Amino acid sequence: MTTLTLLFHSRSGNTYQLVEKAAKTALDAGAEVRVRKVPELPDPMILDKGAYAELATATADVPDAGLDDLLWADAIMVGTPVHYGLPAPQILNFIDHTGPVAIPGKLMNKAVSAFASGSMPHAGQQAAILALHNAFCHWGAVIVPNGSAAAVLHQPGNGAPYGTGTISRHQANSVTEDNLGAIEYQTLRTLQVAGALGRGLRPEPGITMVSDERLRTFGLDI
Ligand SMILES: Cc1cc2nc3c(=O)[nH]c(=O)nc-3n(C[C@H](O)[C@H](O)[C@H](O)COP(=O)(O)O)c2cc1C
Repeated sequence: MTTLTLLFHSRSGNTYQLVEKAAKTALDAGAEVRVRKVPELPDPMILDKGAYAELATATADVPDAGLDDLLWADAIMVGTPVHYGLPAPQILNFIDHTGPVAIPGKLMNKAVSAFASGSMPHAGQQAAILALHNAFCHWGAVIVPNGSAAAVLHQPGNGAPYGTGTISRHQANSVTEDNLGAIEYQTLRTLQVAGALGRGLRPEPGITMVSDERLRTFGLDI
């Protein structure tokens, strides 16, 4: 069974709506799923205090993310609001603390994918996703983008090949059906690649495989 960790930060619910759809999609597909929020930072900049409080109540039972949630997963999907064209600082703070698992190579070959919610069109969703891809390169993980082939990506609210992005126009919980279709596709594709990596990394006749022993000669603890 493929394991998926959904890691997110959200303050007015849009990113969390994508997470909920991804979780349902993955469970329906037979995956095992952990939904995890990254820890909050002191003195967060909150625009919509009502929505923030509502989401805090709705996600009170969602555990905080830990490094074990990354180790456990075959696939990791990261969702973030856009902050000045970047991922939210809560997400970046969590990534900053992944050194103990990233540096020894324990996140290598995991299938990883990113999605984002911003308030306006062309205002940084793709930049935030690509910024997360930078970190995924440091993890040695395998980035799964959406590409542009699926019909759902050609719906009016979609289109980015990098990952699902929503336009909230500062409205809480305002994710469209188009965007829910895109995250559904993104989740299935991430699980597909994670499954292929799990199968493909096992030695099979006729396929040239690089053994863990050979990679350990580079000082990796895998
Ligand atoms: C500090 C801060 C900076 C933001 N910067 C951007 C931005 O650069 N581009 C954008 O489209 N939205 C920006 N926003 C708006 C949020 O990204 C947007 O409301 C998003 O839908 C929130 O997602 P959430 O509902 O999951 O919290 C910013 C919000 C805050 C609080």
